[in-house]
Amino acid sequence: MRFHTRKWVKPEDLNANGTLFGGKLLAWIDEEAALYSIIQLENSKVVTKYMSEINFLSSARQGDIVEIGMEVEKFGKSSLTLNCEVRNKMTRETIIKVDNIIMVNLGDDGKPKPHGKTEVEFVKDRLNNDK
Ligand SMILES: CCCCCCCCCCCCCCCC(=O)SCCNC(=O)CCNC(=O)[C@H](O)C(C)(C)COP(=O)(O)OP(=O)(O)OC[C@H]1O[C@@H](n2cnc3c(N)ncnc32)[C@H](O)[C@@H]1OP(=O)(O)O
Repeated sequence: MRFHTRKWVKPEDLNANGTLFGGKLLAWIDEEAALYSIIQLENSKVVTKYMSEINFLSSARQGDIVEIGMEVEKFGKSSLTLNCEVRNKMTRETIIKVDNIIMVNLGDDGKPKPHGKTEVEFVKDRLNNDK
């Protein structure tokens, strides 16, 4: 799994308990999943269809740095299934794991559209192929 994104836990990210608000973390995960999918599928029209069970294993406090990892579980026809893990860089603990985030590639009509992708692509390889 690749951990592309780091977030710094700020006062506005906390719940009344003084720890990272779960809804904030889910928003970060959703955005990361969308950006990952947009880049992989080369289409900016991608939506979140489904997220599996969510299990908060540990938390983070103000000033902690968390990192968000994504990996592809499966390329479908119009869908992309991702797995996500978020870790606390300070405590080295896993905060949350989400297996099966289903993202769907859409056409201009807003309906599922086949993306034609079957494997993870890296930007550097795309650039080399363009030469
Ligand atoms: C490069 C420059 C970029 C610039 C730009 C940047 C913009 C960067 C901004 C970030 C952007 C943020 C974006 C955040 C992401 C949202 O927050 S998106 C908002 C929340 N999501 C929604 O509103 C989606 C609402 N749902 C829908 O519109 C419809 O359900 C959908 C998604 C079009 C799907 O319609 P449907 O009739 O269910 O479609 P259906 O053909 O049955 O299924 C499609 C695929 O999903 C699968 N599927 C459907 N349901 C399930 C399920 N429950 N479980 C598993 N798989 C399922 C199907 O198996 C199928 O897969 P394939 O076999 O084709 O691979």
